[in-house]
Order: sequence, then C-alpha cells, then structure tokens
Amino acid sequence: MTADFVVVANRLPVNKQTAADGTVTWTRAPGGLVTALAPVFDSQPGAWVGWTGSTDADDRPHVDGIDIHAVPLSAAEVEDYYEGFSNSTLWPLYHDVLVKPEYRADWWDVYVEVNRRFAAAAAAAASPGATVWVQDYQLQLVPAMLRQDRPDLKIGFFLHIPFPPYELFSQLPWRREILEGLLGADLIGFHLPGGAQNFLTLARRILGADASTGPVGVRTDFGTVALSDRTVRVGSFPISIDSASVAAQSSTDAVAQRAAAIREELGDPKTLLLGVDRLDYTKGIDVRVQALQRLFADGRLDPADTVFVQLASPSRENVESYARLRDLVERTVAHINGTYGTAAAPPIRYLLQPVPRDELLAYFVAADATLVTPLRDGMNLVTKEYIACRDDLGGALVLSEFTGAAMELSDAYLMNPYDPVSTDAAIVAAVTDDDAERRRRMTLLRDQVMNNDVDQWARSFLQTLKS
Ligand SMILES: Nc1nc2c(ncn2[C@@H]2O[C@H](COP(=O)(O)OP(=O)(O)O)[C@@H](O)[C@H]2O)c(=O)[nH]1
Ligand SMILES: O=P(O)(O)OC[C@H]1O[C@H](O[C@H]2O[C@H](CO)[C@@H](O)[C@H](O)[C@H]2O)[C@H](O)[C@@H](O)[C@@H]1O
Repeated sequence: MTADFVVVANRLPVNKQTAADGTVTWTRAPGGLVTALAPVFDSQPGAWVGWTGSTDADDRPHVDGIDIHAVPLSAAEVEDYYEGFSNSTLWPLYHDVLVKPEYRADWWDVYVEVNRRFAAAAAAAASPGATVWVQDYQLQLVPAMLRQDRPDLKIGFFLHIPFPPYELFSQLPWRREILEGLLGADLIGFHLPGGAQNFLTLARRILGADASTGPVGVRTDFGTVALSDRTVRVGSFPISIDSASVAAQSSTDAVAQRAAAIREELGDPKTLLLGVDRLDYTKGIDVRVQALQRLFADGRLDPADTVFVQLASPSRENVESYARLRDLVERTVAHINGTYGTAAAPPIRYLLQPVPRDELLAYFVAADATLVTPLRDGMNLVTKEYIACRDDLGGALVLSEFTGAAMELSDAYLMNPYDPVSTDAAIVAAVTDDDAERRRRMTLLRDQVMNNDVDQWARSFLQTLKS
C-alpha cells in the first residue's frame, strides 16, 4: 500500500519495550520531533518512514493511525551514521561548534549509504504525485536522492536544529554534497529566518547558485534558489506544540493533585525550580546548575527553602561528549548538595530517566519557575509545553536567548548563558518579582503559545509546499 502523504524522519514515533517474559510493546517516544509531528496525522492519513531506534532486524513496529515503514540499521550503521556523522559531526557543527566536530570519511560513506536506504523506502511508500516531507539533519541527502528516483513527487525538507553561518558550515569537507542534497527539495524550511538566510548565502557562495538576497520573513517572504530546471523556495516556519491539547491534559484534577503531592514530597519548599531536557551539552544544564551554586553561595537564594528538580533523559550515551557532560553535571550536583544541603533535604534533585507524560505535566504545573538555559537550541519545545500548562498564570520562564523559542517569547526572563551575571539576574528576577509582574509576563507568553500551535506550523509548511 502506498500513501499520498509520507513523513521521512530518522526516528519512527515509537519506542520498543521488551518485558521480562519477552513480550514486546511499542509506545510513543519522547523527543521534540515526534511530539510535534504526531498530531499532523490526526488530520490526514499517511505513512512514516524511519528507524525503530534498535538494531533488531525482526522489529515490526505499529501505532494507530500511521502506516509505519521501518528502515533497519545494523549496529555498525548506528555507530557510523547516527552516533558518528549525525551526532559527532553535524550536531556539534550546527550547534556553534560547542564541541569539536569530527570529520571522518568512513562516517560520511555510511551516512550516504543510509540516506540512500531512507530515500528508497520513501520512494516505495509514496503514491504517484505524493507529498513527501523529509525531516532533519540526519537525512539531508534524501531530497536529491528521492527526486532522482521519483521526479513526480512534491518534496519538502525541514531542519529542526540551527543552520550555521558560512564561517562554520564551510568547515565541512562534504559541504557541497549536503547543499546539493537539500536542493533536491521544492521547499526547505528552517525554524528561524536567520537559518534560511544562512542557507541562501551558502548556496550562493559555495555552489555559485542564483539565490535571492532579500530578507526572509516568518511564514512569509520566502527566499529562492533558481536552478536550471526549477526554483527551490526557502523559508522560516517556527515549530510549536499541540497547545490546546497540552493545556487540556494539564488542567485535570489528577494532574493538580499530583502537582500538590510533588511539592509536599519535596518538603514544601518556598521556591520550586525545574529543568527538563535530554542530557545534551547544548541544553546548558551545567549553566543553570553552576548559576544555582553561585546563588546559594552568595545568599541570593536560600538552599533551605529552594529545591531545583532536574529531569534529565539519557541521550546518545555512546557519544563521548555526552558522557563528559553527564559526568560534569553529576559532579556539580553532588558538590552543591554536599555543600549546601542537609542529609534530609538536598537542594537539587536529579533524575537520570524519562518520566511518564502525566508526571511531566504535573512537574510543569508545580514549578514556580522553569530554567531553559541552552547554549544553542533549534527551538526547545519544553518551553512551550511549560507555558501551555500554566493556565493559572503562575510560574515563570527563564529562557536563553540562544534558543529558537526566544525569538517568539521575548516576555520570558531572557538570559545570556555565556554571561553568569545575566544568568543569575534572570533566575533571581523570575523567583522574586511580584506576582503581578510574573502574571503579566505569563499572560503574554500564553497568548503567543496558544495562538501559534503545531497545526499552524505543519499547515503553513505544507500549504507553501503545495502552492
Ligand atoms: N514524557 C517525557 N517527555 C519528555 C521528557 N523529557 C523531555 N521530554 C519531551 O521531549 C521533548 C523535547 O523537545 P525539545 O525541548 O524540543 O528538545 P529536543 O530533545 O532537542 O527535541 C518535549 O516534548 C518534552 O516534553 C521526559 O522525561 N518524559
Ligand atoms: O532522536 P534523538 O537523537 O534521541 O534526539 C531527539 C530529537 O532531538 C532534536 O530535536 C530538535 O527538534 C525539536 C523540534 O523541532 C526542537 O525543538 C529542538 O530544538 C531540536 O533539538 C533533533 O533535531 C531530532 O531529530 C531528534 O529526534
């Protein structure tokens, strides 16, 4: 069976769980991309081509409402394509070179090979004239490979992470191939106008392409790259969440009761601070923990009546830079608790495991402030989820200027994660400003998030692609 709408993403929207008796169940996986795309299928049937997240070739995942096409990866391919080229070359390169990218020809070869397999699977899943939407940095060669095979398709590509400027991108030995791969699409989307602008500059300077030079707007004023036989459009489409559904899920009695219970279990602190992230060096978990250390040391926060809960989901654990970050965070947390806590009441509670969705929403409802302090982040959906959960207008958002979300959420307590003075001041203001100021800011943040949801993101991208 083929489909008129096909999503191609590194990950399928599933997680495999194997019980002690060998029974396999598939559940929805955490992660921004999966969270964002799942609701799109509520309004139209379609297929999803992706990897299961495991190396078991016998996997046959299924979820309701989506025709799943699993792309198998061997253990060696996971190492070279996912942990290697995707997450040790492209991820750091596209995130401001926060760690040094590794450029290895053997990883590149496997990246090409795996992209070819995804393109073949997409070609097999798509009906004649179908719309195929390719997602993210792991699959940047798929648009051109797919076009070669299936020129009848409408092909969109969306990048979920930042797109770097010429000065960084041109480090990549395979920079021409990546740009040519992306230009196989009819429409290339980025979160921010800046990413689109960087792409146009690179197409001009590296490929010598005829790319437009005017400013790109949000969901408007698209850039263009004129090729010999067609024109590729380039635009900015900031992603969001299913705002109404998150708000509804978080305003049940059960979530309210669990939120109250969480505060009680934590010893009813005057101030409850929260962080929710994959354990990734881009997220600035170390930045916020070090800020708390300074604030406890200089007395601006009292460790006796402040609790910071960090919910950290393990991520890309075989990549060394992730292991190093984990080590740094865990040592700092232990040091702060040892220095400023008591045996009964450590000021930082750190969980190295994903929590169930309802539990996460209860934390959002319970928190007096959420600290989102990345050194660089494409968007950051946690930010928007927290805001959607606060229909009581309680809570406060501390938000790094280096997230995509900051462009739309200028009423947050914005901070520069590279500047300790700015970081500390934003956290202190978020917890000490009077209720009227905190409510004023949360009202404006909610207006933004409730009126710009993931449906608008998907619809605006797909309509632009079809027009
Ligand atoms: N259920 C659950 N979801 C989580 C957890 N941690 C993060 N998430 C979700 O994972 C997504 C993270 O997206 P985002 O902030 O954009 O960052 P990303 O990890 O770089 O994609 C959000 O939808 C979070 O709610 C967790 O512990 N439990
Ligand atoms: O699949 P993983 O390697 O476990 O990583 C999870 C996802 O992380 C990245 O998320 C990005 O997309 C979000 C939604 O657009 C955005 O809010 C966030 O800023 C990005 O970091 C990655 O781009 C996805 O492909 C991964 O699935």
